[in-house]
Amino acid sequence: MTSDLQQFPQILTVAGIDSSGGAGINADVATAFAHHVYPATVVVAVTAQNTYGVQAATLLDAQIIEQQFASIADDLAIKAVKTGMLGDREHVEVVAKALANYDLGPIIIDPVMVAKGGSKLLTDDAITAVKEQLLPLATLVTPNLLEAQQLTGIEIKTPTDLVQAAKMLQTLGAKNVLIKGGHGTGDELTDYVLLADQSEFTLVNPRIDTIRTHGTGDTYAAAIASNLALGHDLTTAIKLAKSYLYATVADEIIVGHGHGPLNHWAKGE
Ligand SMILES: Nc1ncnc2c1ncn2[C@@H]1O[C@H](COP(=O)(O)OP(=O)(O)OP(=O)(O)O)[C@@H](O)[C@H]1O
Ligand SMILES: Cc1ncc(COP(=O)(O)O)c(N)n1
Repeated sequence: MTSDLQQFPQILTVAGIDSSGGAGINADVATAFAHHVYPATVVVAVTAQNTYGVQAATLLDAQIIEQQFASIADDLAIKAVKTGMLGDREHVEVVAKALANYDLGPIIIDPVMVAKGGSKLLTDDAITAVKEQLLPLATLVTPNLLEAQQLTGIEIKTPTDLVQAAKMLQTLGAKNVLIKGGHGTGDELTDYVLLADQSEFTLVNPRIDTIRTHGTGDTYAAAIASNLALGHDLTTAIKLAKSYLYATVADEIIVGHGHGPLNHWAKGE
């Protein structure tokens, strides 16, 4: 038996595979490697997609998803877990049950609903399951503005609405909340963070003039999970993740013809 002290930092991503390599599990694995963290994966969905959009998606059977969790829990020493595309109500329920069953460290829920190209990655009837079964397990939930609106029913137009939505997400059970501002308007993008102790902070960055933002949400959450696995506290993990993400968008690479992937070889400040 290898002692826990000798284990290399490991995270688990529970999400969908992106055939074009830019989002989902592919982005999470690239992000973990860039952080010198080892990524394990529970595949929930396989997608046929490229930088133009999602052409097809298949959800795997519940049984093989449960078996992937069991195999990983039997052997690896996962220090943080993140979820991404879960597809539908049944799969949200299967994943919530597994997350409650195994000790995988802090749980980051990225409530992925719609891809950059507009395709739905979560059915409408799954939103209640996300609220009732996943949010109560969340160490951190990382919705974008549209997802925060869907989960809370609050239309976010002002900074006060944003704070209200974050508080509502805590009422629904998430301990800490990060509402991402990538879908905001204007030259500056603002992410809002409300921590469990009710302290708050914002992360503001200039909008980079690019369409190559495929996988930004996945990369952000995977970088936070990686930083937690490395031993950083949550605030530091979020701030380091944001600066990693910014570098991957700023130093663009050309892959595909639409919403291209991020540059995981980018060097930050
Ligand atoms: N053009 C951009 N320039 C700089 N930062 C960006 C840009 N687009 C997105 N980001 C950053 O990426 C992060 C994720 O933003 P967004 O709100 O788009 O999340 P998301 O919709 O979950 O992402 P995804 O669509 O990949 O799932 C935010 O911190 C946002 O500021
Ligand atoms: C398998 C999978 N997971 C998540 C996303 C969201 O990423 P984006 O909003 O950048 O398209 C995606 N497109 N595909």
